[in-house]
Order: sequence, then C-alpha cells, then structure tokens
Amino acid sequence: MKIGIGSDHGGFDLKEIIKKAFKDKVEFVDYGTNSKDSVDYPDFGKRVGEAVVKGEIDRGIVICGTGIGISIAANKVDGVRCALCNDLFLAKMSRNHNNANVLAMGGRVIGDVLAIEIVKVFLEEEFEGGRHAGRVEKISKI
Ligand SMILES: O=C(CO)[C@H](O)[C@H](O)[C@H](O)COP(=O)(O)O
Repeated sequence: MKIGIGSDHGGFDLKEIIKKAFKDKVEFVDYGTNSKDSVDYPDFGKRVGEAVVKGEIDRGIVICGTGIGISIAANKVDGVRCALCNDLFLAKMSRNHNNANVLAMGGRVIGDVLAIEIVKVFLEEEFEGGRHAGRVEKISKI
C-alpha cells in the first residue's frame, strides 16, 4: 500500500516515528515538513489531500500538534474524507463507516505506541459499505 504522509513542525517527530514503524510494510511518500522549524499546517494538509484525490497515493496520514488544523485543511480538498482519530475506536469507525481516506492525528496529544496502533487499524480496516455507502455518497455531494 502506498501511503502519503505529511505534518507540520508539531507533528514532525511522530511522522518520522510512523515512517520507521511501518517501513517494511508500507511504501511512504513524504510530503514534508522535513524539520522541526515552524511551518503552516494547511500547506501539508493540502498536499496530502490532493495526492489522495489524484490517486498518487492510496491513503494519507496527516499530523499536526493537535490534528485539528491539518484535518480541517485536508478536508477542504474535494474528495478527501479526513478523520481525526486520537483513539483506536475512532480509527476503526473512520474506515468501517466513513471510508476515510486520510487519517489525522495530534503529535502533541497521543503517545508514540498508541499512534502506531491507530495507524495499524486505519490501514487494516475496510469500509463496510451497505447503509454507510449512501451516507458517504451524500457527503461527496455536499
Ligand atoms: O495543532 C495545530 C493546528 O491545529 C498545529 O500543529 C500548530 O502547530 C499549532 O496551532 C501550534 O502552533 P505553534 O506555532 O507551534 O505554537
């Protein structure tokens, strides 16, 4: 699976940890940032969101300090369903019910071990379709 990943300075450390943890299982495309120097999270949410919609990557992961700003930015890209998941249940539901194509997390909110488990769930869980398909379709028409 080809995963795009991006962060601002608040998510940079966690981005690097996620890349290292999944390096044998996942092909990552890193959309930056590349250091802890202060940057603006909308730039990275946009890059990853656009890459998903263009089909350059299968799914995206975006990380800022809280996960809030970068998820809002990614969701501005038409076709993106970015879910801010700072726990395992939300990560599972984001795939099963919402067919989320981008995962957002807060690098200043959750620990490394939990974040790795969240990514694992996000990558493994599938969309259930059925009654959820029409709802997701309605989202795309908004
Ligand atoms: O959490 C964020 C936005 O929702 C970002 O990570 C920002 O970095 C956060 O707003 C804090 O910014 P700062 O410039 O590092 O204080």
